[in-house]
Amino acid sequence: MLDVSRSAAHLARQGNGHAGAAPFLRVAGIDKHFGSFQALSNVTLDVEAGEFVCFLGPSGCGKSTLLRIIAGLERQNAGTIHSLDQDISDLPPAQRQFGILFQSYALFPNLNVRENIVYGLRNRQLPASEIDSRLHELLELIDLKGSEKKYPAQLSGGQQQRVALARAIAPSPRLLLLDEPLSALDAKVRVHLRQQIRDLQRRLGLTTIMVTHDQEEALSMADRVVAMRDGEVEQIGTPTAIYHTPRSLFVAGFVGKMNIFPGHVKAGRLTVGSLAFPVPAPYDTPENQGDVLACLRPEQVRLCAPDATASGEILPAQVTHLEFLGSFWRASLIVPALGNAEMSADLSSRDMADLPVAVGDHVGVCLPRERFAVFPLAQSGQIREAARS
Ligand SMILES: Nc1ncnc2c1ncn2[C@@H]1O[C@H](COP(=O)(O)OP(=O)(O)OP(=O)(O)O)[C@@H](O)[C@H]1O
Repeated sequence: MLDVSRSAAHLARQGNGHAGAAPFLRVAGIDKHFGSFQALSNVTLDVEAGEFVCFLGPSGCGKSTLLRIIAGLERQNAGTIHSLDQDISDLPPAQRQFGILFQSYALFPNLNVRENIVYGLRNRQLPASEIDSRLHELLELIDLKGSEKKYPAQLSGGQQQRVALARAIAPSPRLLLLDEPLSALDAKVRVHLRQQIRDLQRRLGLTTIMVTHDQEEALSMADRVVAMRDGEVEQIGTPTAIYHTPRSLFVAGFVGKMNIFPGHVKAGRLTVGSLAFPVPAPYDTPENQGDVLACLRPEQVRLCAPDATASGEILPAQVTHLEFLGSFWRASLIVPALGNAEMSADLSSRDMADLPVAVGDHVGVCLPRERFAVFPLAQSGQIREAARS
């Protein structure tokens, strides 16, 4: 087995085994400016051993700068970086022993697959037999056995990126840093490689940080997502927490579509149109008082026959537009009880088979109260910001 696996398992025990033990990586209070431009402000986060963490955010929010600071390729203006108990804030990149993979494959075109992969081992003075066994193990891991004599030009983009990945992990890095490694690839290859990288990372237990601006990539790959905006950390959480309980309207809009209604909170109750119910957790905070924005994802909206509206829980609505999006349908609805606000409902093929709807149909809509996210009215500009990203 590769050293990387042994060391990661060892680190995982160190990182998770003792209560109160230092995390594998602790980034604390990082500031970075380029001239008068503040690229990062007080960025603080922990990464545990064996974790896959994604930095997610729009172009220019500082993801790559933060990754480069962690790698030691860029110097922070303030703040510290610790790995376990060691302060690595001022260590040069080579001494951090981190593997880095960038968007462009950056393979040496004049070296074959074998030479590219073992390039990172050149200073290790390893016996040829050990280099060979490591090479074959890596080729198996990236599913490119038998390709060692090929040159980069003879490989597809996805294969080249897998070779670059093998080259990055060949020297058994303590931490793998991936900067948009999939963005140069076409959509199908990207999805396939996404899974391969994740499988490989899990198998090796290799602590990994990946930068991406693609929310689907981050949500599908990460153990935890660090959502960033304008050089600051907006939220850190599991993909499900980021998606279902976003902490700001920016995060809510960046990771998926939201229906947004004007609402009002008084004495712990949220009023949206003719609906009134207790503010759902975790949004029952002191900031959510008075005028607010009440948000619900389109896939949370349920449609039913119009005669069900008599129950009071279900609101009458009319379908104004219907769009087929392959794996689901998106219906636009007008709901008089919500002040004739237009809203979207995403319907699976099964939903459509159970209750076929057409433009102009009168239907009932059910809005699950516990699924509403609530934000202060002052955040209303963030939805445009997230949509522009
Ligand atoms: N060397 C530099 N000199 C001046 N400004 C820089 C430098 N590097 C980055 N910046 C600026 O800092 C901000 C953050 O850049 P960074 O590359 O970290 O963003 P990002 O979130 O990774 O975006 P992208 O996804 O487009 O790469 C940007 O506004 C960028 O123009």
